[in-house]
Amino acid sequence: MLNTLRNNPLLLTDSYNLSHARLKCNMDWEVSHLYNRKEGMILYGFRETVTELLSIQITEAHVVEAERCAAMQGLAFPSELFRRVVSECNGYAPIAVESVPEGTWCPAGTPFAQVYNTVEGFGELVTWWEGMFMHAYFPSGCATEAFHMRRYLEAKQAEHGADDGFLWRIHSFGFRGHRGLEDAYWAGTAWNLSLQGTDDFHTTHHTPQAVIGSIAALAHKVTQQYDDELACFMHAIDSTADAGEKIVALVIDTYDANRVIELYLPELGRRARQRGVRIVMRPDSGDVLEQAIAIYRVAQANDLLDAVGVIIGEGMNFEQVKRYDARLEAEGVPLAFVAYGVGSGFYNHIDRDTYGWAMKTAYSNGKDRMKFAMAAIKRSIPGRVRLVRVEGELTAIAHEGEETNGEEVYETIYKHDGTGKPHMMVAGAAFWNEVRDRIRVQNPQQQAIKLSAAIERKIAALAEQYL
Ligand SMILES: O=P(O)(O)OC[C@H]1O[C@H](OP(=O)(O)OP(=O)(O)O)[C@H](O)[C@@H]1O
Repeated sequence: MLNTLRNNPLLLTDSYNLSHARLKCNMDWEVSHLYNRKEGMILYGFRETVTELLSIQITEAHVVEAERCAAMQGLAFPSELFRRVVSECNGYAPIAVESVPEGTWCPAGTPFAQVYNTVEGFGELVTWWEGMFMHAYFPSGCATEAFHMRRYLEAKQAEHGADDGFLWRIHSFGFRGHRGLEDAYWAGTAWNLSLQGTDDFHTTHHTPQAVIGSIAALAHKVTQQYDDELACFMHAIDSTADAGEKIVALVIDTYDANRVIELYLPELGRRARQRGVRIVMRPDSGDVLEQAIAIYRVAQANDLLDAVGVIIGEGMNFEQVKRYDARLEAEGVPLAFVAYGVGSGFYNHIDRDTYGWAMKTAYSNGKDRMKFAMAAIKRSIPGRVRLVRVEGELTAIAHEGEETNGEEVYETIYKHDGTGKPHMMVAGAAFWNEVRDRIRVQNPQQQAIKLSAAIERKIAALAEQYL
């Protein structure tokens, strides 16, 4: 059940891994890389995913349960391997996990994490939790989407000479569309890394230093209580002023949005101004963009632009934001007049393929190894690497024998040498602040990872041997 999801870390793997200890011819030492093969991205959520999992101490009871579960599938569990983790390694996986600091822009093809075993004979543990590590594609995808949205807002803000209020134009309506709370946690905290307006209330708990906010807003369930819709809107303005708040959103499509725009808006705008409140009209069905433009025209004609705005929250995603903005610009509607509520359009298109996540072996059975595949995008990098930044560009170089004065990029987020407790870099609110600050200074210009001459030579030699 849900409250036992992490009870036994040995079960958090694909069933085929149960056979690999026996199918392999050597488990002495292994190195694997995790890549975003398709497109550049911001890494986020990997450290927490890894350390939450690997901080669980493996016990004999875990092994016994895993044996029983394997039998249910007609498989044998590699008990000896894990009994050695319990008896020789104090129950912690003897591996190391290195990754780029979260919040870093990773060009396509970056081995953004590298995993290797630290005690001989435990090579199979390097990839045991591959599936779990992969789950960080979702927070990373969300952080990347939010990063691009922030950059778009900043570019438009500069183009229009707008003040910082412009950065609140995109607001998260995403909470209700999630498949579960873990997704809501990742998407919500990723949103807060780059964006400010959000109705994901629970994220206040996880990102206490975030610059985020929301506003009072009508829902249909509120307007439906009133026999007179106009009276509801008037009450919303008055009660917002009485509460000492300055802004309230009015959903306008409970009955007839056109009636609200044409008949009620002038009176509402005047009351709002009188009470020191700004009303944000929320079209929510029909041609919401046309309604937004009509609201602007009515507000302009009645000299109410200081007291009225719009938020569109129906069917939004980043692409729709850009399309709507282009139309508003063509219509002469200032972009600051219209905000957007982006719901599941923020994250629904993000899957493991969006940025091309995969984990591939780089060293095993005593040699550098490489996957060539039938498609260039699926090629991996042979050998353990170091990631360095050379003249601003992220570059993979061979771990041994390559001189560099580039800045080293990997940090070791988990390492256990077999005795005592593992070294771990914790994730948490302070770490989230660091990630947010790092994202602010990322430049997404580098499209693809650079490989050093030594790595290119290894690839050429392996091609000679295997192709
Ligand atoms: O972008 P989304 O993930 O769809 O979320 C945003 C939508 O959610 C709410 O309405 P809801 O869909 O609950 O009801 P409605 O269809 O009656 O507007 C809100 O009024 C937005 O329209």
